[in-house]
Amino acid sequence: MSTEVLIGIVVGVVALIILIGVVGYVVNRKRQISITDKPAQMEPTDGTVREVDRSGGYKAGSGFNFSQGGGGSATIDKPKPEPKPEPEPKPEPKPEPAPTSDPGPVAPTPEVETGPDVETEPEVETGPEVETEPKVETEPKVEAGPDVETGPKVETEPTPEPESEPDVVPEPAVPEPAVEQKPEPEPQLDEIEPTAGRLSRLRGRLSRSQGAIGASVLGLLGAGDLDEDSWEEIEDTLVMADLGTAATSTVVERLREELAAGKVRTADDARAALKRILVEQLHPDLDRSVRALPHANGPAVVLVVGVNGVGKTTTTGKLARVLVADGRRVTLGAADTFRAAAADQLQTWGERVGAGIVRGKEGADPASVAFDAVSTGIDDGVDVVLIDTAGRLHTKAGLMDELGKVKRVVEKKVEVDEVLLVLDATVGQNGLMQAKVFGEVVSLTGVVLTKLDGTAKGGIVFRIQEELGVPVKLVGLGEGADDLAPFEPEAFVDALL
Ligand SMILES: Nc1nc2c(ncn2[C@@H]2O[C@H](COP(=O)(O)OP(=O)(O)OP(=O)(O)O)[C@@H](O)[C@H]2O)c(=O)[nH]1
Repeated sequence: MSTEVLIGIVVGVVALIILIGVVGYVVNRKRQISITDKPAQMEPTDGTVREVDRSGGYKAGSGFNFSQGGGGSATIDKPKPEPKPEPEPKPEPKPEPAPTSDPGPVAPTPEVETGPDVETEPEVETGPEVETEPKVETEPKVEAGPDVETGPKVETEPTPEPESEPDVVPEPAVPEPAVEQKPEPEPQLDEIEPTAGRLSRLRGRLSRSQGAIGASVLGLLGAGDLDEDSWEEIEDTLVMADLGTAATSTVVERLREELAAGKVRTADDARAALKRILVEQLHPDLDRSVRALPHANGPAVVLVVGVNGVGKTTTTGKLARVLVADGRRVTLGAADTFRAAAADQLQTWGERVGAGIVRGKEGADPASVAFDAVSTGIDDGVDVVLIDTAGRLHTKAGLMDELGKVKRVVEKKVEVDEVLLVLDATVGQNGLMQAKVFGEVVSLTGVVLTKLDGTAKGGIVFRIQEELGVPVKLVGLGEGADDLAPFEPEAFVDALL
């Protein structure tokens, strides 16, 4: 009995082992088949999905995610990611973590953020070749920043600091000390000159342009009957003053009409006609208000951009003064981290009027400094945050991309109300080239034309507006702290004539 039972048990166990082995083999095979089947099912779905399959590999993953981020224009892109859930089982095991663990989890973030990015990217396409690469790099950083609020690179900086453990407190170390210095300089606050009527008060600063445009043209017009040589001379004068050919032709044509109609008989008539025509050319109806008033839920943000040495920092400081004089609380963001002196310079401007400043370490990521400045401005409840950016060659795609990043990062936090391009009036045609390139990277809302006091080419104002369609909002008329004036077409033309 017991032997038979024992034999029966042994046989049963052996049979069971064989059965398990067979089942295991079959299951294992099925697994292998199912893996190959999934891609096979994905492929037929549509061409795009094929790429999803490849995303198991390095290229497809970044490619697929890229097209989603780049084409962020909403609904069309969102349906694409939905098929992802199917392949998910694959990525989970290993594929995704291996190449880039970020893309997986970060994927949803870019989708939301891509909205703004998409708009800027096409614009930035100016330097198609290399640009795509920097974008890939910047976007992940940007995305990580705002979420955790550590910002793009600020993250990395704060991290090492705590590691050094003991001493100084980590992150806010950079911005806060600067802001804390407010109390001391307060007693030395400057007295700011009245902001009203500045352009009229500073009209003398336009004397060089006045001589080149007003005096010359009026002299010719007042000479009586004008022959073709005289008209040509008027034309040359206006072109020399940088009005540009289009504005010059219009002005000369209109003057001819007025004279032919017998409307100009005296020197005063000539002056009045010229003034009227020039003012028309300056599009007096354009909105030239600087969007620097706070919103219900936060400060206004003004970004100041331009190439090296045009007067960005000076203009930012001058603008802060004007705002403070208008009763506004201002925070300055020293996002020019390439030149330490620029941050010092801006800090001095701030201290003179009691404006706080947020600055980063030299060489820090400008976008993170800008982001911190806006965050601080919000926390402090200020009315406006003015961000001074580093001068950059408009011909350097990488630097320009970085500027685009500054704007995008700030926009994670709050809307950028104004992007002011600072142009040096003395550089003429090159200024227009700069403006066009900057406009492609960060859509400009206004131009500040500096150093008009040092040039006879004030006619550049006409040309900038004509060719860019962006209004000149402010003009720099000297190195003095209050030598910034709002641009008013009538007062400007008055100063020229
Ligand atoms: N005459 C005159 N000089 C000006 C005006 N605005 C700025 N400047 C001078 O231009 C020089 C450069 O000014 P910054 O403000 O340092 O120029 P920036 O664009 O910030 O320069 P980077 O930081 O190197 O990019 C300074 O000497 C200013 O005093 C102006 O309207 N008229």
